[in-house]
Amino acid sequence: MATHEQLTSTSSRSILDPTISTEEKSSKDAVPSTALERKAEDAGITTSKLNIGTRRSALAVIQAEMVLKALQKVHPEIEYEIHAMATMGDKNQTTALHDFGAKSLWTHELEAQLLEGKLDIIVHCLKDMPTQLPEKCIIGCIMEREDPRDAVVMKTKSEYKSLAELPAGSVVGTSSVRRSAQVKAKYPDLKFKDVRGNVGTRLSKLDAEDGQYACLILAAAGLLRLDLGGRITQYLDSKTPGGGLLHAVGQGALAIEVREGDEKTMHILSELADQDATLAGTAERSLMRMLEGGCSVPIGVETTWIEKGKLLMKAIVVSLDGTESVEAERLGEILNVKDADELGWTLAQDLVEKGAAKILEAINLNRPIIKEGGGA
Ligand SMILES: NCc1[nH]cc(CCC(=O)O)c1CC(=O)O
Repeated sequence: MATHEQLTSTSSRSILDPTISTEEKSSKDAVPSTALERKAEDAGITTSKLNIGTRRSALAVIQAEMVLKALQKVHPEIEYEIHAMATMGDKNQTTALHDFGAKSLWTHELEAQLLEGKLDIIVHCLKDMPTQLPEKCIIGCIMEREDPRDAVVMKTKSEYKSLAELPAGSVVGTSSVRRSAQVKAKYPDLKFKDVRGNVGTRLSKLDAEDGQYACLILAAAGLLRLDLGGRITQYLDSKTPGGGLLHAVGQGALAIEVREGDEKTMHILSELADQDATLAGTAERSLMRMLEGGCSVPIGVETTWIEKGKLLMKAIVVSLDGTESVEAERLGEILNVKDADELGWTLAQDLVEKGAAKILEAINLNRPIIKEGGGA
């Protein structure tokens, strides 16, 4: 099996890499187009290749490798190649991200390559996917979920472990309004400051000698996949003593995007799908779709399988300053995607009836905002 190094070096020579010359692109190493492969198949040549697209961050590449390994296990006869691309979102860490239109800036370039047939699948964090995908692009599968909770990472050598221990005025690093608004409501003495960049960049900002942050709040899943689980000092959820928070829609789950109608790839992906993660993810995205009205809103969720087929779903909508919030929960019998969709939709209705509309309206008037940093 290829090592991390080999995979990464292959991906750096991808035809998708805009920095390499045309000459190089047409060399024998160039990736054959899907159309060419089909011709090969028609001719009875059994080469079959699956091109995997991902963003270029360390976490994104590790995630693509996880998918590659899972695919290799079920289809060892297929050849796989990872193509890691810098997206608009990666290139614009500082500009006003909202000018590009919410989440799609992390996915647009990859989707263009998918539709052209240069990629067959794109590996995403479900959390970073817009609720409305571009035409002809669909989610092919949602894989087994990693821990969906948020986690606290203290500055190295800190004497503290939890948010409750931090002295008044300590600065918590997060660019997510969902996180800061929920935490602010429970720990009014803490301060919040934006922190941008990939997980690695954020951690180095945290640990810098002259750094201003006491801790960061990050998704546990990303840290665990990067083998940085050891840095987690506290997990946050609805049951955290002193007050935790509800995680982002889709957090912790990987989703694979495919071209609509690409039955061959869909068939391959069906073996990677996880039923529980698919249904919980569907319910969470249905709730978000109902509430966002085209805008990014701080919504937290928590979905727990109480027993097989019984999903408990909690949700919160918070005002930007954390002073107002509306919470609701529902237990649903969820046996299929339709049930999951309905649970999310109904819980969204509950939130609106409890007054979420007022918070959402204020946020819509206050546009633009960014929901999550997106910088996995
Ligand atoms: N905001 C970016 C992002 N998108 C997905 C993850 C984590 C991995 C996941 O949710 O699957 C992260 C990092 C973070 O929020 O700490």
